[in-house]
Amino acid sequence: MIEITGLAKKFAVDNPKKLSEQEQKDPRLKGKFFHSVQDVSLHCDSGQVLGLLGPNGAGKTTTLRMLSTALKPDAGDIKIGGRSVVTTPLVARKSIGFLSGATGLYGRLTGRENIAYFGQLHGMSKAAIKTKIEELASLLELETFLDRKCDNYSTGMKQKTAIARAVIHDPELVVLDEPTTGLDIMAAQTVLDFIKRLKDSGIPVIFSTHHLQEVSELCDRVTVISQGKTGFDGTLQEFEALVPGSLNQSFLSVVKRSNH
Ligand SMILES: Nc1ncnc2c1ncn2[C@@H]1O[C@H](COP(=O)(O)OP(=O)(O)OP(=O)(O)O)[C@@H](O)[C@H]1O
Repeated sequence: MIEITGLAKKFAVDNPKKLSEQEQKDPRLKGKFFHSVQDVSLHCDSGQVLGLLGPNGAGKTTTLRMLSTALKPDAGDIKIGGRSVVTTPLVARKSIGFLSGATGLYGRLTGRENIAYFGQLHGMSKAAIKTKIEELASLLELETFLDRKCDNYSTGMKQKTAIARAVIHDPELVVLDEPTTGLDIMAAQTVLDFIKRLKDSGIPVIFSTHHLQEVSELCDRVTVISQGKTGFDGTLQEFEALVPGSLNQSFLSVVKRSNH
C-alpha cells in the first residue's frame, strides 16, 4: 500500500521573467518561489494500477520524483507498506522501481550492460542478473537489440530498456513517468502489457500519462493533479461517473472545477 498525504514542493525562481508566460500567470508563483506541488494526496493498494493525470505543468513529474526519493518534499509524507519514504529514503529507494522522463542510458554500453549495471548497484548476483534479464527481455521484447550499443536505439528500444533497468531488482512498487510517450502503437502496447503483468503479480504501479485510453484499459484508480493540487482521487468507476460516456469530459470537469 502506498499512501501520499499533503505533499508539497516549491522551487526558487531566480528570475521570474525567464518563466514561460503561462508560469508567470500561474497562481503557484508566489514571490521568489514557484510552488509546483502544493497539496497532493493519493493512495494505491497492492495489485492496483493508478493513473496520474493532469495538464502540462500540473506537477505530475515533481510528485513522481518525490515518490521515487529523487526529490525531498517540503511538506507531507509518502508511505510504502507503512514505512516513510521521506524519513528513510535509502531504504525506500531499494523497494521502488522508477522510470523517469529522461531515459539516461549509457550510449556506449549495450542494453544488457545498462540493465546489468543497475542490478549490480542493487547488490544482485551475476547469476540473478542474467536470469532476470532473460525474463525481462522476453516480456519487453528486447531480444533483437539487447546486445547492441544503446547509442543507436530508437525511442521505443530506449524506453523498453529503461523500463527493464528500472525493475531489474524486483521492486515492491513501480513508478513510471509517461512510459508510453513517443512510442509507436506496438511498443506502447508492449509496455501496457508489461504493466498489466506487474499488476497481476500483485505489484502496485503508479504511472503518469496524457492518454485516457490507457487509463480506461489499465487503471483501478485515477488521480488528477491540477495546479499542484489533487483535484480528483478515486476509482476508475468514480472517475468515469463524473461525466458518463467521456473520460475526456471527466478529466476536463475536474481541471475546470479545480481552477476556480
Ligand atoms: N527544478 C525546478 N525548478 C523550477 N521549476 C520547476 C522545477 N521542476 C519543475 N518546475 C516547474 O513546476 C511545474 C510542474 O512541473 P512538472 O514537470 O512536475 O509538471 P508535469 O505535470 O509533469 O507536466 P508535463 O505534463 O508537461 O510533463 C512546471 O511549471 C515546471 O516548470
